[in-house]
Amino acid sequence: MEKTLGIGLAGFGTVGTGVWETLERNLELILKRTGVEVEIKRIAVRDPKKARLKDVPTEAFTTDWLEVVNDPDVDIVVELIGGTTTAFDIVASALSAGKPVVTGNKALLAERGKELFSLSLEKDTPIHFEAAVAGGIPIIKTVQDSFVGNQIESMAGIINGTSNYILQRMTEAGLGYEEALGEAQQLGYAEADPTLDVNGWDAAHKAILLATLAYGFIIDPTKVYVRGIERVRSTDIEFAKRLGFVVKLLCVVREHEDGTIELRTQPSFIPGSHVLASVNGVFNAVAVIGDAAGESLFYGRGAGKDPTASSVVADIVEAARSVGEMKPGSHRGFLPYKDEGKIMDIEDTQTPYYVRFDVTDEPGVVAKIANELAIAGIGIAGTHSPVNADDPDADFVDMVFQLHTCRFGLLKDTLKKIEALSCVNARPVVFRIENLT
Ligand SMILES: NC(=O)C1=CN([C@@H]2O[C@H](COP(=O)(O)OP(=O)(O)OC[C@H]3O[C@@H](n4cnc5c(N)ncnc54)[C@H](OP(=O)(O)O)[C@@H]3O)[C@@H](O)[C@H]2O)C=CC1
Ligand SMILES: N[C@@H](CC=O)C(=O)O
Ligand code: NA
Repeated sequence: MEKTLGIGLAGFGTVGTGVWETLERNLELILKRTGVEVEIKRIAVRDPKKARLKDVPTEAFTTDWLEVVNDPDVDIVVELIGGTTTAFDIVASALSAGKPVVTGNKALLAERGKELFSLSLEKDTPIHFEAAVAGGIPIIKTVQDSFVGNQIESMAGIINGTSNYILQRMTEAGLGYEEALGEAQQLGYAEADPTLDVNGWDAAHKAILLATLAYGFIIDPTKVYVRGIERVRSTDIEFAKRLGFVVKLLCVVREHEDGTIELRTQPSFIPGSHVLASVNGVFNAVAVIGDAAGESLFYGRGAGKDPTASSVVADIVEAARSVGEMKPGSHRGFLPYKDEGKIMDIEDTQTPYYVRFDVTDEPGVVAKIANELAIAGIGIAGTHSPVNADDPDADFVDMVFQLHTCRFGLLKDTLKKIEALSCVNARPVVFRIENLT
């Protein structure tokens, strides 16, 4: 590499700081391994008064991201501010200026990827986004490059570190939900808006990107089924354990024979014996089944400063390798290759289920619920009254039904009827029971 390439960072929070530190530590090693030499030239932040790393020269900072993108010394723009508005402008401006982009922003690419990938194609300038899915696990490179000779049959993943961390702390340390979330924020795992972590959307954004990589078309997020961990209670976690399962926020991506793609994110019961069951805390894992490779599992830290920086730095090196060498149509970033594809209607998906009902403690409740299920033709694998069943003073109890495989649409319609029963006090809580291979 003839010249040192200039890096412009937009964002110097958890991940941006990690990128600075990782480059400082390993720059020599990267140079020896790849011949690539980079230097961070400008950094955009929001609050100029915040205390920063001492060794970063103050003149590198600006509050105007345009100064970063337009700086003639900046060859590669790294977007690490998050969100889908200013981040969009930064990425679009960089691409328009012919500067390769590195980003960890899954929300941006899942929500506005159509515009950005089309600009990437038009400007023949790549967007690299390894950090956007599963933090430090090189899953983007795997699906995009290493599995290029495979038809991807399915991917099942635990890909939100924050919710996985919360579930574990609730299970093992008996922490309340808010306390566990506070810890995840403290550790730098959570999004600036942690709602996205707990309502399933952060994981869903990542699953959308994985599906786009695997099947080649841009996915409309409104077509994707997403549920988070907000309604998971320790009752469910304990109950899953009794039945030989663990509760995880699971993303499932699967191609069906008719070419439709099943794509969903929800809290699920997965068999305790499956390898994904032991993925705990901030760790993520993605099980990929390719027609040639068979099943492979990718495991590692899904969030946090250093693991995420690891992926950003790898992308910076990848981007640096292409600067100055690009010919039209030759960039090595991802581009969608199909105009359209079909996401399977969630109502047509089928699994067994665990459903928890909050019911009034009165005779005949089980029979009334069972009757509605029987009318719908939904088989019952078991019924249980897991908590406060022994409390003689309790007016309300949790009643759990394990159900055999049926269409989700049928279950939904039937649950609406059950919810209307006077003995049922709240919207039933549904977990998929995943038959993972
Ligand atoms: N944290 C993690 O584990 C992971 C995060 N990511 C993604 O990486 C991105 C960054 O996350 P993270 O580092 O945690 O976020 P932080 O909230 O820690 O940092 C955000 C940074 O962006 C700066 N910023 C925000 N808005 C602007 C603006 N309008 N102009 C200039 N600077 C701005 C902030 O400035 P200031 O410092 O002044 O507040 C801060 O430095 C997000 O897209 C996130 O989804 C991906 C994988 C893992
Ligand atoms: N908030 C995210 C960060 C990484 O993408 C998570 O918790 O997984
Ligand atoms: Na990754």
